[in-house]
Amino acid sequence: MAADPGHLITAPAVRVRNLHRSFSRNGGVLNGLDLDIAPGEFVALIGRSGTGKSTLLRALAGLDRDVEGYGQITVPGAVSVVFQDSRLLPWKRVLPNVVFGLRGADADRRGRDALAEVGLEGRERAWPYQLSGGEQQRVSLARSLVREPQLLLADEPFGALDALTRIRMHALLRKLCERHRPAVLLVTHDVDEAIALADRVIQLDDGVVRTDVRVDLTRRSRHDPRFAELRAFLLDELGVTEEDRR
Ligand SMILES: Nc1ncnc2c1ncn2[C@@H]1O[C@H](COP(=O)(O)OP(=O)(O)OP(=O)(O)O)[C@@H](O)[C@H]1O
Repeated sequence: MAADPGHLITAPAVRVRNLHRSFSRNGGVLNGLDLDIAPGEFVALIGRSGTGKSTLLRALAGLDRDVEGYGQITVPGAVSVVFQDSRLLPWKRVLPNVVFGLRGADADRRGRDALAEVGLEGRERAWPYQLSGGEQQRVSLARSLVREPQLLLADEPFGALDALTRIRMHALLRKLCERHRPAVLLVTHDVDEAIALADRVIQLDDGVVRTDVRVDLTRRSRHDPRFAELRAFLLDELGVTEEDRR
């Protein structure tokens, strides 16, 4: 069948309808959740602890088989996932980790290119234990991007990094996303990180999307006055009091 270009332009990278998920001990974790993410759109997902952010991500990644039959999830393209820990195979060097499972004669070349893109040229033969936490996350990003995903899922990928490394990783992730244009769903606890990176921030509460705001900064900078407004609004939505913020 010939591809319908109109369809390809408008089809979302993710469509979730009426998604439910519960675990026996806790009532419903996801309670009829709806979500669309457009191709190339960067969405940050925030919400109090235990509101189902990771549960949603696992469902979208196809890692939760039991979620089937509880709603509709449509993810038409390839999906890559980045976790808080890099999950590199310790018995493989960096390049084989990046291209693990990849087919094709040019896999190694693509892996090398991906490593160069994340600033790790020359480290192809290093072992994971020889890399810093930030470098390991760079490898993890390279491993994701080399698969050219239409959807990149990231579950607090910078949560274990120090503040300075985080800022560097933010810049790197933005650059990579601008170049490769995957749709992104990034789980984060850090409202500033959400605003600094995303086109849209959604907040999960009671297993549904409670807040959905566009990050309408005129320039992507913490000095944009809109940054502070969005920050105050989102912290309010999360129930963080004025006193807590001091
Ligand atoms: N496999 C599982 N078995 C039983 N309960 C689970 C399972 N996975 C998640 N849960 C429960 O579902 C709820 C939501 O968990 P989830 O990890 O999705 O929350 P979260 O919003 O990502 O939290 P956090 O911000 O703390 O990482 C929690 O109460 C958790 O205990």
